[in-house]
Amino acid sequence: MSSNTTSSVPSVRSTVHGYPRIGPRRELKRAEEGYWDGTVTARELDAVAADLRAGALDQLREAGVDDLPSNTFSFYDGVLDTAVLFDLVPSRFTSPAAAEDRQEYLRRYFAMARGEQGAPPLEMTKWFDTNYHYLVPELSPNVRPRLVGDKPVAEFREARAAGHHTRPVLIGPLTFLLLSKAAEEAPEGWQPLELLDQLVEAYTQLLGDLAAAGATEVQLDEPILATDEGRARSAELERVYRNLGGVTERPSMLVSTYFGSIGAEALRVLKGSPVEAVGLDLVTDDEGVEDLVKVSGLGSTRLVAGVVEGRNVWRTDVPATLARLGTVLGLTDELTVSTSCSLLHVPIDLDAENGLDPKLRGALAFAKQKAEEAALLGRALSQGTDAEKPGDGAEIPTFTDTRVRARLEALGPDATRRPEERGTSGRSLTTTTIGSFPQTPELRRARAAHRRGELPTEEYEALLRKEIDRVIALQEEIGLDVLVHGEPERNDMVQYFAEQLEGYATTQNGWVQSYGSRCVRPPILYGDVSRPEPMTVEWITYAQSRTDKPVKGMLTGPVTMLAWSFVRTDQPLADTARQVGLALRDEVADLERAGIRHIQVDEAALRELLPLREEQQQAYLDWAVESFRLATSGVAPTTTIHTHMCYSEFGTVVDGIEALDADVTSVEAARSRMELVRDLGERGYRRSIGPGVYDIHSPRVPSADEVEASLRLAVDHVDAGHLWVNPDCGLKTRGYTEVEQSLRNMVEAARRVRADLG
Ligand SMILES: CN1c2c(nc(N)[nH]c2=O)NC[C@@H]1CNc1ccc(C(=O)N[C@@H](CCC(=O)N[C@@H](CCC(=O)N[C@@H](CCC(=O)O)C(=O)O)C(=O)O)C(=O)O)cc1
Ligand SMILES: N[C@@H](CCS)C(=O)O
Ligand SMILES: [Zn+2]
Repeated sequence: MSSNTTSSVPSVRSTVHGYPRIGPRRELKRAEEGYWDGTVTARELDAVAADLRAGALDQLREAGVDDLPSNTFSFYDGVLDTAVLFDLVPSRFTSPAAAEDRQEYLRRYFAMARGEQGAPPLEMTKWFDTNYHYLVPELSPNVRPRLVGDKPVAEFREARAAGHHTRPVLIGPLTFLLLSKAAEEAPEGWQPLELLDQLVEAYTQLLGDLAAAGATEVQLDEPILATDEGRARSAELERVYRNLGGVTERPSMLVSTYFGSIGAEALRVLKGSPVEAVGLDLVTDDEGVEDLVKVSGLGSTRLVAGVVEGRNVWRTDVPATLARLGTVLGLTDELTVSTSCSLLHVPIDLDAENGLDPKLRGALAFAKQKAEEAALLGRALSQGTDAEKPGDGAEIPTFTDTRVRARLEALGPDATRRPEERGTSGRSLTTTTIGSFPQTPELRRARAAHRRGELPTEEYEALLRKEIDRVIALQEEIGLDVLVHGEPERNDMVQYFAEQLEGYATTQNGWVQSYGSRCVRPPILYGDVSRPEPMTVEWITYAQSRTDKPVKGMLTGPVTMLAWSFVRTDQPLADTARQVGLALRDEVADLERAGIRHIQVDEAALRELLPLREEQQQAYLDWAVESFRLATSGVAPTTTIHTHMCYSEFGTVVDGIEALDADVTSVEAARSRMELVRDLGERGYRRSIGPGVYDIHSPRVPSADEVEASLRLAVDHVDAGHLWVNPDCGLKTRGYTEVEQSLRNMVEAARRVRADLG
């Protein structure tokens, strides 16, 4: 971009929507887990948290970002923090705000996130279409939103004491309520949105407190506006921001939206409201700029342009983005350059990675580098200088494999079709598990030692075989029907495969928060994908050699391999999914050739990757289904294909589940009271279903009676010959003691119900 174009712009600022909170070395995880097991004190935990907040602000300042966000830290999750802040605490917990000391405050806070004796935790679900989980507030007419905490104010003050004047980030009232659910005690038909006016009242008080503390700008995140549900709420949107705008002493308001465009109607509402700035995601889809044109620009409302991709790891094409921003400049009087969403979804620092191929590395940017990009773009626009940076303008390299492309082209339509008639298990209420058994600290330690070269491969593998022996023996003793090897060799169900596939790179330290203290290292899918050699056959056949019962092979499906990775953007996702499907097809064939008769291809993320807007959903389901079928349709009719999906809310993907044409589908149902089973039963679903009969996300051991009750509910809807019995997800995060007892109760419950069937 020439300096002429930009010199007329008085001031362009830079910011980011949010920053990772886990710490460069997952300090938060270690401190929290230590706190939970009693080795770290509340004071020590608070000190770690304060250091992390300070470190994040220092990094942003060093990156050259003009406007720094605060209140982006959380001990567990920002939605939970908002519920606690406004005293929206279900009656089975005691409000943290009323705690007499810090220790007690933290105990109550973590009880809501993780549960405690007699009080199951808040439900956890995916944050829009990301792999981050938030806690779902439970609301009813019995709660009254009122400001009872001061976290945003305290973190603003803390930052100021360190010399940073920050912009506190809050979840907006509309998003908060539309993401909440009605508590069980709420009357039929009651909706959380009925609390809107009361909640806005509480927000007005918070805005006043922030202003009194010296805050001059506040960010209210309203990503719900990128969904169909949010887009239908213009009237409420108008009311919320008119009311908040009426507060006399308040900071200026930035309403920030992300994960897609919000449509011209919402934009018009925001433009006409007292809101001083609007944040738009100009990366996820192309409609944002069109919407701006439709509303004839934002005029005096500042545009916070999300042009640096916040949830993928590719570096920004600076010249192309400057050109794009040049167009946007005509549509607003004041501009801030930002990320498309919070940087929570990417690893912190590319400089902490040393094992990456330099060619790939040059194409990447993590959170710190993305902050630098936002700052650079802001400076380039406001100073009118050409942005000079090594590699700028250079193409992101492509990695093409002509063999993969030729193989895909040669496939005929039969490659995604299985014969209608299949073998059946021949048993009612067949019992199984989802795949993983507990990942013990010994296993993790051994894997870490092996990775560092301190434990020879032979010894590491001997340990894995010992673990498989233990898992097989335990399952036989408990009396399960279809066994698993327990996945002890896997660090993660996506990363493990990515490490073995061509076209994928993995990181040493690229951690991203998944929920609470749990993190994942999403691999980077940068090129054409293929499988140089078998990935799981050795472990599965070893497990099969230890038992006469069938052992299920265990793979991660194409959609999940994409959803939980950072994926190339130079071709449609559908094409990338087909390549992964083909690689998995080879693995499935090898497993079958090795005598494995049950093969599970997990599609845990099928629902998660569903586009937020209905108009894009069918196209997604088409390619998702096709890639799964490509992976699984090469087998004999006598081989049983399983799939597994976690998380409820399957309503929108039920057609997709059916179209996968798996012989057995296991799903989460324990927390959603078998609703999917009822739906599938009513539709005359022809294949088998394994509704999760207990919730593995909690350490609670279910009694045989309660599992039996769930199973009786299920047999009312589905023929028992088509019903499988399993927990609702893998057991890797649990301990052996609880797993053993839970599985015993599950098998006992199946035996009782089977006996009654005659
Ligand atoms: C099913 N889920 C998954 C999602 N996404 C994935 N990519 N994978 C998933 O399984 N999304 C939805 C859900 C989210 N659920 C979970 C559940 C559990 C975790 C989890 O436990 N994460 C672990 C890290 C897992 C891992 O990568 N382990 C590695 C490395 C272990 C490690 O930290 N080693 C230490 C040394 C260990 C020692 O000395 O004791 C080190 O390297 O410093 C492994 O096992 O090898 C976590 O710790 O948070 C995530 C999502
Ligand atoms: N097979 C995996 C699926 C988790 S979603 C497991 O059991 O952990
Ligand atoms: Zn699962």
